[in-house]
Amino acid sequence: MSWSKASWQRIEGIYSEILKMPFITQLTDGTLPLEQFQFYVLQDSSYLENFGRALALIAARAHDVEDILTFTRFAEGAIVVENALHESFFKEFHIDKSGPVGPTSHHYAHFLKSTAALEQVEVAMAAVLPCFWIYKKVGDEIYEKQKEHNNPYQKWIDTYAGEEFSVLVEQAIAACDRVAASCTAQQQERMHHAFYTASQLEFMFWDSASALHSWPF
Ligand SMILES: Cc1ncc(CO)c(N)n1
Ligand SMILES: Cc1ncsc1CCO
Repeated sequence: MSWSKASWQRIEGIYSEILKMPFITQLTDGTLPLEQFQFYVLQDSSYLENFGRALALIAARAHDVEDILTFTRFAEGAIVVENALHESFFKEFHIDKSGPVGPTSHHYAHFLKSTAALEQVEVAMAAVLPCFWIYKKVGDEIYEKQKEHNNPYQKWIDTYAGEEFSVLVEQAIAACDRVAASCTAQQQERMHHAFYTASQLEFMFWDSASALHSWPF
């Protein structure tokens, strides 16, 4: 079995819990409270900037020149999506840019950046993979289940359910499988662990938006 298939099997439980989250079901039927979406977009703007930095670090540390190109494009894509949030969602949903970055977004960003800087590059590639793969699967799931035609969150759904994103996800999975093939069993296990941790953080990211989770002081 490929590294990616085995890794996805380990997070199957997390993924099925994600699909049941109120944030996701309400995004699907358009009933998500505006305040929660605003909170999410503000957190995601900070997340995407840091995700872009982590991807650029991985690009710089990649062994294979193809991977330098691939991860450089990913880094660019993350910043382009972040800019799009500012151009459209921030204006359309009246989001206050000066709002604080909450603890979950903060933690996820730092997990990705420290992994990208200090762990073996293959482990860093595995750590960023859930950001691609879970969003793709969730985007497709929401798109299929959707019945509401006037969903105020349609543009968000289209970002991740589209063909363009799908191509990038395939490349990210293929890169992980390729590098995993030259890793020892122990190194592959560390890749699985990073993939699992990032998947938990994906769950927590949505959960924190439902709860409008912020710092105590
Ligand atoms: C938290 C989070 N994870 C993944 C993505 C998609 O890359 C995103 N926009 N936000
Ligand atoms: C995973 C992901 N999220 C926003 S953009 C993107 C692909 C990187 O270009």
